[in-house]
Amino acid sequence: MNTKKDKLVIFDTTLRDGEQSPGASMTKDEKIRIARMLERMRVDVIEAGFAIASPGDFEAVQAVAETVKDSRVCSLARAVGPDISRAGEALKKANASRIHTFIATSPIHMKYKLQMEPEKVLERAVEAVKLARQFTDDVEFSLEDGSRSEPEFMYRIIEAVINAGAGTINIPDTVGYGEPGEYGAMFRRVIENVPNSDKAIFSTHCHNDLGLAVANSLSAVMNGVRQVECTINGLGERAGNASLEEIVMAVRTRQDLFPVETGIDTSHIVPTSRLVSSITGFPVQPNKAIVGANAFAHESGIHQDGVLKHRETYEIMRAQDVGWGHNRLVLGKHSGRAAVKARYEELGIHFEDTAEFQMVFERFKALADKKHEIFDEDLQSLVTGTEAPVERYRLEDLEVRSKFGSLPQAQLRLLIDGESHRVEAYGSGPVDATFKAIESIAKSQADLKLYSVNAVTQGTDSQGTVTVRLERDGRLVNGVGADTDILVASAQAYLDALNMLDSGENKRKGV
Ligand SMILES: CC(=O)SCCNC(=O)CCNC(=O)[C@H](O)C(C)(C)COP(=O)(O)OP(=O)(O)OC[C@H]1O[C@@H](n2cnc3c(N)ncnc32)[C@H](O)[C@@H]1OP(=O)(O)O
Ligand SMILES: CC(C)C(=O)C(=O)O
Repeated sequence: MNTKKDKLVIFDTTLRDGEQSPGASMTKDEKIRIARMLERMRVDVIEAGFAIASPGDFEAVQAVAETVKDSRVCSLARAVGPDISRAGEALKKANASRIHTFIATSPIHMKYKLQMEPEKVLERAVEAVKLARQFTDDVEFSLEDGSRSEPEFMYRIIEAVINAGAGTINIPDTVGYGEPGEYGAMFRRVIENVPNSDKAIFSTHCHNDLGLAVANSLSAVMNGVRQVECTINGLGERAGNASLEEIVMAVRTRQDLFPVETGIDTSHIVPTSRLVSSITGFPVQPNKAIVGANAFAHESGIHQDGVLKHRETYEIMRAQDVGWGHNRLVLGKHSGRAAVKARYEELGIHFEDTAEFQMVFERFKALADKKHEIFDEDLQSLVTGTEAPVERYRLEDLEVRSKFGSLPQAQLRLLIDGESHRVEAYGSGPVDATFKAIESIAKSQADLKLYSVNAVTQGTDSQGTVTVRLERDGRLVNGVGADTDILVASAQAYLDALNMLDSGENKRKGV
């Protein structure tokens, strides 16, 4: 059996189509940083921008072309002379360059947007490819809105641009309208009906308007396509593009299915995703495939038990292969004995017998009903005999005044051992003022070791989760608070930590 696979060219357009996401514009230096990571990842082609779009984008394409040595650098250009010349100019110093020129071929785009007859479009496409070939011998031609174009017209224009010197033919699903079976079949028919189709590599470029970008791209691959255009984290115009990490890992994981392989070093996927997210300010949703924080995290007992017995029961990839340190077993109310015991063993805590462990496990479940996630410190306190925290402190009311030029002031009403108290304090910031106000009455003598805020969902109305870590007499506790008001969440987290500290103390004193 012949197992030799075709090379699947990975064409990354994070810096061009990704940048077309509203709010994701990048500076030249940011583009260089991302391009370096893409090069390290061994992306074959980096589309660095649209050189004619602005002087800044021209400089960015130029700078990426001068920096990157191992990947081909590409600029987009409309099928017009000035765009192509500008792209050629920006790419002059590239080790390996490509000009990517395009024109729309669908009836709706030709009639309303371009306001051109199909014959004129065909003529412009051929002229554009010929001009681009004067700057580089690697020219890609895209039939914009290809998935909504008439097949017979596509066959004619593709044959003509290949004859004019285009080596890559991209048929994008520009508006994310395609369906996998239909889009894949379109490529099969194009390849069968264009007489010189063997002279070019066919390429896919899918948008995610119906959430089908990756499925459509992979269907195209199954039907003869050998280049996929994609972006890190699926960034891109509107709902985004097909995501690089999903395409690459699908092809790699389903080697039994796909007749292709990529040259990508997948261990750079997560660091690159993080970089793109931090530069664009677009967070990665926790449940995003491959790069989401939960992609290799298991919370439920049955899964955790399976993974502990044999990782492949619930994992089709290794976290390390995509750049995560390792997978994670998150302890919470859905966890079972296997995962809890395994974590205790990792912490060096062993149990005399099943009965002792069972007692701790019951405490664990009681605590897990009150907290989202159980940390190592919680596990430790459960074995030292600490019961689930007694709620000594409870937030009744919080008002924070913050005015430009003056110190923020926090006023709180706290229920302490069933009695209501009003407290207030100033602080260097609203959170500091809140914590100082609590401490003005709690006088815990605990040190604040960690304060962290995480948005659970996106947007300014998102639910925030705050973690507060306090230390007293060598004992660490993590308090957690969640609220759409980040100050309320902070106060709750602080009080949660105090409750845990005091529960432990009371237990030790035998209260
Ligand atoms: C599907 C895609 O992602 S395509 C890429 C989309 N990306 C971008 O548009 C980002 C960069 N774009 C820009 O900076 C600007 O749109 C520019 C510099 C390209 C053009 O700016 P302007 O000259 O002001 O034109 P404007 O954007 O208003 O309109 C686009 C023009 O290009 C024409 N056009 C659009 N695509 C093409 C094409 N592939 N080939 C030739 N002409 C085209 C349109 O018909 C329109 O022409 P008109 O002005 O004669 O009506
Ligand atoms: C220019 C082309 C490739 C494009 O971005 C699209 O059609 O979405």
